[in-house]
Amino acid sequence: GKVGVLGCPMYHGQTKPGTKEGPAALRDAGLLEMLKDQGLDVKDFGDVNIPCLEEVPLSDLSVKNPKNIATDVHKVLDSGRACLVLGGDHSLAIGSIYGHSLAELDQVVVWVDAHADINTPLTSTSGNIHGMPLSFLVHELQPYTCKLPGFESIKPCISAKDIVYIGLRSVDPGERYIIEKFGIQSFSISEVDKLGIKEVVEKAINYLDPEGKRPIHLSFDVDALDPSLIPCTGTPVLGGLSFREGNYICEELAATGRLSCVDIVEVNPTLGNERDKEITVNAALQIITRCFGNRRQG
Ligand SMILES: N[C@](CCCC[B-](O)(O)O)(CCN1CCC(O)CC1)C(=O)O
Ligand SMILES: [Mn+2]
Ligand SMILES: [Mn+2]
Ligand SMILES: [Mn+2]
Repeated sequence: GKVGVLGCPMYHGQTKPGTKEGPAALRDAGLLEMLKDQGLDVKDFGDVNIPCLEEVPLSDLSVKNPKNIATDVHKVLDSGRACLVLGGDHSLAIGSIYGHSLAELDQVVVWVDAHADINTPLTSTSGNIHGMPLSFLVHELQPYTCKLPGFESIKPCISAKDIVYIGLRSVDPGERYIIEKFGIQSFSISEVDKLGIKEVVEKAINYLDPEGKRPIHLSFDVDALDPSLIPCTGTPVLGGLSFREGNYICEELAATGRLSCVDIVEVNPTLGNERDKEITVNAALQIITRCFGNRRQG
């Protein structure tokens, strides 16, 4: 398979700037070599240009970031490669999912996360954009939200029925209301406990794409995994997916042959000591290799 790797050192979506070190930490740990060693044709597209806060007034901030990200993701996909986006905080998904829609109109989204990330600027209690990305993208939400200055270039491009959550365990009241109102399919950690990961993944894929022909966008927030596996992330929540569950999800999505774009977000190497960083980066690298065909069975 052919993979294009895009670094996206985004940190403006939340208050801990260390997520801008995420792409470098994953590359420095040998990500590209690992992917080549499993037989992939890998091309590194470098990092998206994320202007630092001081350079641009807040209002321009987002118009540059999601647009740059969307443009770059579109370019990778149009080159005939699957796109691997290395975060950076989860606000980058505004650009990656929009960019995916420019290359493929009928994508479905698997959102693996402890959080729903679907607050609108009006329902958010933190004001952090990494808690809002889906609200900029979902058609049905537009009458209920407001456009932030600079987000004009991002158009909603997915329907509520094209999203499935796996791993939820920290959902705000406004998000719960939105999920219920628009009937967004979600498998929280309770469902993972109840059904087991095999049935969750089966149901998720069959719900999104029963005919098995639509391109899949996996937006994988590493905080979906248990904090013991990912000590270096900004919003940890106890009782997360096991390492085996995380690997299983990615193996099964890869096995569809339709995994078109993968975001790996919220790695913040500056949170924790050297050992914590090693644990976090190694777990993230393993998850990434499963997205592109490397299976535990060999
Ligand atoms: N829902 C949160 C967390 C978003 C996490 C984003 B990520 O990309 O990492 O998934 C949390 C809101 N938070 C809930 C508990 C309150 O005590 C404080 C505010 C928010 O800030 O909107
Ligand atoms: Mn195109
Ligand atoms: Mn999260
Ligand atoms: Mn997230």
